[in-house]
Amino acid sequence: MEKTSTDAFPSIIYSSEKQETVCIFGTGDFGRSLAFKMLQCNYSIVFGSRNPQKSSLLPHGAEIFSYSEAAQKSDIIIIAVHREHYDFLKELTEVLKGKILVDISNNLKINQYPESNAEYLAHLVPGAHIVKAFNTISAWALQSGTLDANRQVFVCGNDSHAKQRVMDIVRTLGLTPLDQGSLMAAKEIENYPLQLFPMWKFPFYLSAILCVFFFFYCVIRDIIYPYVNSKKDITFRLAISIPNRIFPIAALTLLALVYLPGVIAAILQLYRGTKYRRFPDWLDHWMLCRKQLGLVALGFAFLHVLYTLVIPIRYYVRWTLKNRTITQSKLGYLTLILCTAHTLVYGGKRFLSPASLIWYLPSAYVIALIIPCTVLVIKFILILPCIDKTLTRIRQGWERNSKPTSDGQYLKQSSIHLDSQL
Ligand SMILES: Cc1cc2nc3c(=O)[nH]c(=O)nc-3n(C[C@H](O)[C@H](O)[C@H](O)COP(=O)(O)OP(=O)(O)OC[C@H]3O[C@@H](n4cnc5c(N)ncnc54)[C@H](O)[C@@H]3O)c2cc1C
Ligand SMILES: NC(=O)C1=CN([C@@H]2O[C@H](COP(=O)(O)OP(=O)(O)OC[C@H]3O[C@@H](n4cnc5c(N)ncnc54)[C@H](OP(=O)(O)O)[C@@H]3O)[C@@H](O)[C@H]2O)C=CC1
Ligand code: HEM
Ligand SMILES: [Fe+3]
Repeated sequence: MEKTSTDAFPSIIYSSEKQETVCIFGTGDFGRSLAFKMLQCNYSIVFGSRNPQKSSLLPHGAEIFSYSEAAQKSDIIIIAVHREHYDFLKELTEVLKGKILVDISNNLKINQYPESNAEYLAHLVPGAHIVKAFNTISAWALQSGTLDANRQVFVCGNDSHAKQRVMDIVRTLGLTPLDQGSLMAAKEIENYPLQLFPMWKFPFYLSAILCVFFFFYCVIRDIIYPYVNSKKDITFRLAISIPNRIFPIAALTLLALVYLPGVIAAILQLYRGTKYRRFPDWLDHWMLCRKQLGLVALGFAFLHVLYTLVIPIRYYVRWTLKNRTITQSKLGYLTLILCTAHTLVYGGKRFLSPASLIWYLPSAYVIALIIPCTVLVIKFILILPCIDKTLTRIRQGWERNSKPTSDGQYLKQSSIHLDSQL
């Protein structure tokens, strides 16, 4: 049992091999954290520093030299210095010629400088190969080993050999490199860490809109209609019954919206036949805020469960027990399927029957099912072996146009078909 478990973690095997020597400029938080992590993976680390004698708290096993001495000891140099202090690199142009410089820097504001930090570095040290990487990883996460939630490292650069070497390091550290193309992508990559708040903005406004819409929808169906029709005053429903209708609907819709961009991404990749073309901005942005959408969905689901258990249990008690185990397990397609199924079962026979239409309005949950069912149907099509195979190849870097095959031709047609279905 123990023996097979190592096979599941190739990074453990990698790390038992002796790796190359890598130079890190700067002995600040990030430089030290990265060195710590790289030493664990058996790299040899040499630091370059302004004060090689004074530097303290260095991870055990790392050597330290002046900047120019350190640079001579490795052909990969990670620049863990703030952009504002890059000037000294100009004097090292001779030593740095032909070397790979990894720019990991971030700024404090979006579009703080006209050109990205990496392009600025390329301008300062024209003879070196610049690669942008690691900037979305925090020093804290590197050192504490809490990277599980965020294993992706965006990498870009003009020299493909240099980029490949950096991506190898990323992989050896147990992280996932995402090739974002040429150095022109650096600006966008540098903006990612600063978009933390904007990433919450979209889920926040979206849930507000959903809540308001379904609130009025339910008020019309459940309160105004009975009042107009039979003069029944059931405004008390505003307190629990209506919120407990809005919360699960918002949860289900948001949950579906977590998976919708992945499905759109897959269709786009199939259609284009490559993963090396940039997604439109809206999709990119949506991909990035999936985690936030998921958390908001979880919040609403939690409120729904809370409300359901707080009001007298006059509904299907069996559901309580059955679903509780589900919400605790992984928030994935399984949850989406189960929540959709739960809503379908709840709808039961009344689903779309003319009797449930009020002023031509179907029950709110029927509307809430549109997006989840669409996502599930497309997802189901995408995991059909013939389509999944091509998608997997595309995601592994295969390009349809560079190697046209009869298989590719077939897919071109079927993906156009899929696109029009959406
Ligand atoms: C912020 C951001 C920007 C992106 N920009 C672009 C872009 O500009 N252009 C572009 O083409 N792509 C882009 N991608 C897409 C990226 O290359 C992946 O293809 C995509 O993220 C995978 O979709 P997902 O995140 O929904 O995957 P998941 O939900 O992880 O996977 C969806 C399904 O695909 C399968 N799968 C995913 N990856 C692989 C793989 N490598 N091999 C085999 N099966 C796999 C999974 O098993 C799963 O069944 C971007 C991704 C992100 C997060
Ligand atoms: N901290 C983090 O979580 C993250 C940081 N980054 C990026 O990493 C880089 C380094 O950040 P961080 O380690 O936090 O910063 P620190 O301020 O902790 O360290 C910066 C280091 O740069 C070196 N340096 C070289 N020239 C100068 C100078 N003129 N003035 C001051 N310092 C100089 C110093 O090392 P020495 O004294 O040895 O010369 C110093 O320790 C930045 O570009 C940052 O954007 C990116 C992602 C996350
Ligand atoms: C412990 C977990 C859960 C329990 C006990 C539960 C129970 C219930 C009950 C009793 C109803 C009927 C409500 C009514 O008659 O007004 C209901 C409706 C619904 N539930 Fe859940 N549920 C759970 C989890 C979830 C989750 C995780 C989701 C989706 C994210 C979800 C989505 C829905 C939807 C969309 C409806 C229909 C709302 C309506 O139109 O009234 N439920 N649930
Ligand atoms: Fe967003």
